[in-house]
Parts: sequence; C-alpha cells; structure tokens
Amino acid sequence: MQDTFSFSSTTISSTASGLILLYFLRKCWSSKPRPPLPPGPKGLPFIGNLLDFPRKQFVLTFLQWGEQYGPITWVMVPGRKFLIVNSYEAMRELLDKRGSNYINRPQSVMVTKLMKTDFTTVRLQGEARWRRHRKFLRPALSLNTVKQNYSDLFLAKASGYLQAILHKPDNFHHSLRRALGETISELTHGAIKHQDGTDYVTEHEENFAYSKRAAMGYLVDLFPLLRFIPSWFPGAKFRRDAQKWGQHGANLRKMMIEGVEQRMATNEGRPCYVSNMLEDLQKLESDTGEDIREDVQAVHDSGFSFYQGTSKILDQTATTLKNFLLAMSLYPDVQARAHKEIEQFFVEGRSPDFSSQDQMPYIRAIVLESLRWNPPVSFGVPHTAREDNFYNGYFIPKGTTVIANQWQVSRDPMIYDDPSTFNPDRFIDNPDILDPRDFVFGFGRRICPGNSLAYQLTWIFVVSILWGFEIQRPEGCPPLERDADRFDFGLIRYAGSHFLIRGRLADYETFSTPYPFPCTFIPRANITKGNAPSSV
Ligand code: HEM
Repeated sequence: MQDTFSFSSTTISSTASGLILLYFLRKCWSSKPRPPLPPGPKGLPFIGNLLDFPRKQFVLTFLQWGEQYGPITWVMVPGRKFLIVNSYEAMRELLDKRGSNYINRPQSVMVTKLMKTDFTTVRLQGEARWRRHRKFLRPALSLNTVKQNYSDLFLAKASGYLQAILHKPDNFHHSLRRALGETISELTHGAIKHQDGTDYVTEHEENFAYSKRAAMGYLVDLFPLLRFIPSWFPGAKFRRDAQKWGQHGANLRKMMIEGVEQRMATNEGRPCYVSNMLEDLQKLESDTGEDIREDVQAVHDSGFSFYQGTSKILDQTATTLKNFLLAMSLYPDVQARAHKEIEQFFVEGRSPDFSSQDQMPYIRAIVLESLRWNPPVSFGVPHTAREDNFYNGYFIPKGTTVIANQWQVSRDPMIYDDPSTFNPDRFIDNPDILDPRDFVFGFGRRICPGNSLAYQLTWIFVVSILWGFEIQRPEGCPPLERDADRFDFGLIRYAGSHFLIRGRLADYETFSTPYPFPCTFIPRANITKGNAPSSV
C-alpha cells in the first residue's frame, strides 16, 4: 500500500513537472514571433481596406498593388481576408503545388446560401460531392469526347451564327450569346426548348441576370447574421429577392431534368451529357444493384452547373470570341493572314470543319492570343485556404481568399513582349512561350474542366467567321489604343441601389469583356444568304 502510494506521488509529481515544462515550452514556442502577414495597403479601423477596393476595373488596382508590394498582396475587409497573387510563379506554387490546401471556395451568403446555389460545381467545397461532380465531368469534357461527340453540334451552331450575321449584322453580339447558349443547352440537356415551349436559353439569361445582381455585394455578406431576418421584415428585400431568384433557378433545373427524362422515355431528342450519364448509371444499377441516388443527383447538379454558377461558361466563351472580333477589326493585317491560311483549306464551296485543324498554325495562334489578350475571368475564380500556410516568409491564415490575377500574367512583359498588342506571331516565333491555357483556365484541383471544349468551340467559330466574312471597324470609330478603353475588367453594370458599399464588395467571380463595339461584316465569296456551310 505504502509502495503504491509513493509510486503514485512520484508519478504525479513527475507528470506535474512535465506539464509545467510543456506549458513553458509551448509558451516559448507560441511567443516566437509568427512570420508577418504579406504586405499590402494599410487599412482603416473596423472597415480594413474596404475603401482601397476600387469601384471598377479591379484588376488594374490589383496590378498596381503588385507593382508596389510584390507577388502577393494582403487586403482585408470586415469578415474577409484576401491574398491577391500577382505572379504566375506564386500562382503555380500556391494553387497547383499546394492545391489540396487551396481546394475550397469562399461562400457568399447572398448567392450561395440565400439563393441556394451551393449545389453547383463551382461553388461546392472541395469535398465528396464536388469530387463526384468532377468524376462525371472529366470523361464528358475530355478532348477525345469533345472531338467525337460534339464536333457536329459545334459546326451546326457556328454555321447558324454565320446566317444570323448575314441576316442581322448589327445584332452580332446578341446572336453570339444565343448561338453559344443553344450549344450548351443542347450539349447538357439535349434541347433548347422544353416540351411546353419554354425556351431554356432565354430562361438562363434571366437567371444569369439574377445571379449577377446577387453577386454585386450585399450587406448580409459583411454581416452574415442578417440572413436570419425574416423575409417580411422591413428592409429585408434582399431576402425576398434571394428567394425569388433562387426559386427561378430551382424551377428551371427541375424543368430541364424532366425534359431529358421525358425524351429518354420516348427515345426522342439528341443524346446529351445528362442522358448519357443517366443511361450509364441505370445500367450500372441494373447490372450490380448499386445505389446510384447520389450519383444521379451529381449528374443533375453538374449538368445544370454548365449554366448556373458557372454560367460564365457562356460568357467566357463569348468573351473570347468578342476579343477575337474586336482584334480582327483593329488589326486588319492579322485578319488578312488568317484569311490566307483558311483559303488553303476551305475554298470553292468547301466550308470549314475540324479536319485541317492541325495544319492551321496561324488560326491556333489567333485563338490563343484571343484568350491571352483579355483573359475572360480576369482575376480567376477564388480559392480559399483550408489551413494556415506560409509563402516566401509570409503567413497566410486559414480561410484566406486567394485571388489569382490572371490579367497580371497576360500583361507581364517578362513573359509577353509588348503585351497590349494583339500579336498571334508571339506563339509562332516562340513555341516555348507560356501557353495562355496554362493560366486563363485557372489552377490546381479546381482548374476548369471545360478547357478543351472551350478551345474547340472557339476554334470552329473563329474559322467559320473568317471563312464567311471580312470584319471591319466602321469608319470614324476611335482607334482604342489603351487596354482600359477596350476592356471593362470585370465591371458589372448594375443600376440598382446598394447599401453602403455599392460595388466595392462585389462578389469576385466577375469577368472582363470588351466594351460594346461595332463591326461591319463584309460577306466573302464563300457565303450567301441561305448558303450555310455545306458540312452541316
Ligand atoms: C474560354 C472559356 C472558359 C474559360 C476562360 C474558363 C475559365 C474557368 C476558370 C478560371 C475556372 C476556375 C478555375 C479555378 O478555380 O482555378 C473555371 C471553372 C469551371 N469551368 Fe470554365 N472556363 C471556360 C469555359 C468552360 C466551359 C466551356 C465549361 C464546360 C463545358 C466550363 C466548366 C467549368 C466548371 C464546371 C468549373 C468549376 C470547376 C470547379 O470548381 O471544380 N468552363 N473555368
């Protein structure tokens, strides 16, 4: 008994001294100065850098910060910490090499929670549901699948666009969105209209307008507790709007899925992403008895994500093509060379197709330059840090929103000489130059799964338009020499009034597009009204 007691007291005293030692060691360790936060503009008490955020042309301010503070800049607003990355090397290091730490997305209360868009691929956190989406998207959007399954659809839509320009040349911006919207709708859900006549493309445009408004930045994003205010409460219009806008998306999603199911039941309509995946799953279920419910949900959600959430797919591809059209009107020499290359393959009634794609280096260079000249998602889709992290001796706390300023890469003179000039030759003269697809489609595990599709679709539109038309800038239009006169850099035009912050805290999934510009389309010998390219 005595022995036991003395043993216990020794144990207790040594445990106690051990704990005390540990306490002091920890104290010493934790009082060791933590590396500093990255440099950045000095903020104000309470509101941090809110006033440093520009109201428009965000990337240009981000670029200035890059020049002043180096590759990474730290900024804060209430409740949010941002790391703006202004160097390709740092983007690769953080988002690619340490991709598992930067796999999440920031969650906007208004768009994600109140509008209930957290099912879309782009907004999901990097967890099981998101992995399930990517599992279906990967094979469906691979280059091989795109070439085999979607080439005819792309050709038909490009041809339809030429006819639209012939008939209503002034409407070319609108008909471009229409052609791309139809392409995506047919590709994902096999139709552009519901059985009851509802036009999916028009509905998606409406839905997109709602998302854009919601993404403008609401007070509830600064003070998330506001989301618990009942929607009937005075001043809670944001809740009623979110409900209405979210419901519009939910109804549309339901309608589009029902449309696919009806067509599958009657063997009508063209095969599409959703029907192909559902057929595979149904086969799996009947062969193995596997529970496919979560997979079916992932197909429904990822199919709709082509539009919702990532509805910018349409905008991004449209922007790339608008970049191209603007460039053709500003750089006639480039256009003349492109016409020459096309004439080697597609003349005398032979309309464009993909058969000579590999033999047309100048067209490839034009497509790449259209992506680089004005990266459509000018400062990327943000990622967030899952854990504390260090870079170049700076501390990046858990939860930081990381913004990769793609515009900076596109204008880095160390990478691209004379970067504001549209110069496809840079890709021909220097085959080792950075391929813009290595940054305009994002980074790491969240990298855009649609990059091959986007490239192929852009390519056939570019060739078809050049085959059919000569593009001119109308006489008397100003020459647009500066980037700031050409591109809006993520400016969202929204006339509605906002609380304190109008646009300063806009959701950061904005994208840059050319300001509206006029073009004259002169039909070439190849094309006449009613003469659609023969291959479609
Ligand atoms: C020129 C056209 C396009 C550009 C510039 C573009 C760019 C991007 C970028 C920058 C991201 C975010 C990547 C990141 O988080 O680092 C993204 C995400 C995404 N893109 Fe694209 N994209 C384009 C077209 C498309 C197309 C045609 C599709 C589908 C057919 C598509 C599907 C997606 C999806 C589903 C995501 C979300 C990925 C995720 O969060 O896991 N994109 N895109």
